[in-house]
Amino acid sequence: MLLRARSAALAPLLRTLRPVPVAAMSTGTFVVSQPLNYRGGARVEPADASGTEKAFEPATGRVIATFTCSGEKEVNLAVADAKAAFKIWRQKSGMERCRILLEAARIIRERKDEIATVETINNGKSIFEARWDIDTSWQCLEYYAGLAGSMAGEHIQLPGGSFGYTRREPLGVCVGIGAWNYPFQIACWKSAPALACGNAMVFKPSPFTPVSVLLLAEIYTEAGVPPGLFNVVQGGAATGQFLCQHPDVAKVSFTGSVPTGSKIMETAAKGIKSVTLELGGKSPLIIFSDCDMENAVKGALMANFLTQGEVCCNGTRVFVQKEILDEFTREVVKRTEKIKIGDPLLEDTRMGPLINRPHLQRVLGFVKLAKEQGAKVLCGGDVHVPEDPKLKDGYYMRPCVLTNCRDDMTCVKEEIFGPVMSILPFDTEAEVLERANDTTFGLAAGVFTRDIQRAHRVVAELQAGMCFINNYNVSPVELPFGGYKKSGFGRENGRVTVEYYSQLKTVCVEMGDVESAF
Ligand SMILES: NC(=O)c1ccc[n+]([C@@H]2O[C@H](COP(=O)([O-])OP(=O)(O)OC[C@H]3O[C@@H](n4cnc5c(N)ncnc54)[C@H](O)[C@@H]3O)[C@@H](O)[C@H]2O)c1
Ligand SMILES: NCCCC=O
Repeated sequence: MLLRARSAALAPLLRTLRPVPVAAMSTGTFVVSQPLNYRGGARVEPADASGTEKAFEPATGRVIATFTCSGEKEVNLAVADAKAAFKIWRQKSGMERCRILLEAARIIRERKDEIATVETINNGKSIFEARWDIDTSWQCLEYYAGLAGSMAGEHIQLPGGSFGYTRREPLGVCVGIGAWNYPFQIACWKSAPALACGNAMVFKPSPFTPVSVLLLAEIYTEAGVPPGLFNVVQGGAATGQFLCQHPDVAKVSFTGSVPTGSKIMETAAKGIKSVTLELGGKSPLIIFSDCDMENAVKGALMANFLTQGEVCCNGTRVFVQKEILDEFTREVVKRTEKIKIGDPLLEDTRMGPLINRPHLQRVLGFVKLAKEQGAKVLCGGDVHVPEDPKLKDGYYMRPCVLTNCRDDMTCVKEEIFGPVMSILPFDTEAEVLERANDTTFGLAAGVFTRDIQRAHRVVAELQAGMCFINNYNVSPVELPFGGYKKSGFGRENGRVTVEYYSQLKTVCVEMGDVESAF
């Protein structure tokens, strides 16, 4: 297993197979020296290269890993290994797969702090929040372990004693391609249903966050999955394309941006591969004047500032009914200003650095443009320099609340993927529904109201795959998650996801003689 991070004093640990104690991991010290590809049940250096990448610690701007992006040869080896492991895994009963997934869930739970720490170091989100991510990760494994034993087809009676039945069968080798905002969680949300259904998976994380998925690969091996069943290849677009075009890959499950999703769909179409696309969003959050103000304010912060605002389903267009606009805005600003920004490994930090410098500059650029287009910055929207000198090269900004916004402004139309909330006043339910749906995205939406009839009436009209009533950005793994419109299709989590990782075989059984037309 693991993370051999560390300072020179801990260098010997790098060469052992023991996990580094969490207490020994602090901001500014972690380095990864082991290979970051995983194939055949072990870490390996890739057989060939399509370039090299560096991974950073956003809190300090330090390089924590330099790694080789996998070329076509390595991708072929990973897929071949997965194909071989699939032959073993598909023969196992659902209950056998269940036991192994439960064991993997148990190990993740046991190592939660260590995994969360690695996630925080490589992604920048606060350790407080990273622990939530790891909870939704092991819960996902538990959930699909529970379903594995009950996957079944149907028995259908036909005339004359003949009958038919259906078998739910795995697809084969599935590819998972992940974004950088929830590296470990995304890998679990894809691999747990894939493996539960009897598939193998080759996973490619974002080159910005290559580290934590290795822990998952090692945990699967420790829990008893056959070597090769879950492999990791590292790299960017080129490696991703080798995976998507591979003839032995049956399915691609992708999480990332709309433009990349479109390319992946195009490549997969050439091979008639099934695709799940979990893409971006620009979701509306509607606050009616009869809401519980305290909950609505908390909900708006949850909808905008988790993981530094780098969350696909964020409710960044906050529509507030005019009667409560001033009070709501005042409360939101007051609480936003209190968010503790800084070293993400400290227990009381609630906002860490953004993922990298170019992304920080991009988000700040959105704020600048918003001002030019007439928005007013009520708080934040500028660079934050923490007092701790070791954090001076990190990518911090203060969370931003914008008012005076119009629906045609760039900050209201485009996904910013940073801590920037736009507040938009509205008068009536009909008006706000029209405006909320006026977007090419359709990932999520939220409504705060005490009127339960209105809440259900409004969500029934919202064009979004994931709707929240009187809360926002909670992620129970029992509930399907995914988008409408350009936010993608297919679902993760929930029972329905079994359908995205399996196929149905129909068997028609004749009990009499063949009635021939010839
Ligand atoms: N809907 C969801 O569940 C969800 C979750 C997280 C993030 N996102 C979205 O992800 C985006 C941010 O993530 P990102 O910047 O990593 O996205 P991205 O599209 O740049 O990259 C995502 C992944 O695709 C890979 N990739 C890039 N080009 C590729 C290609 N041509 N073929 C195959 N793979 C390729 C990248 O290396 C990375 O692993 C945002 O738009 C966000 O909303 C969506
Ligand atoms: N917790 C789920 C968030 C996924 C989107 O970025």
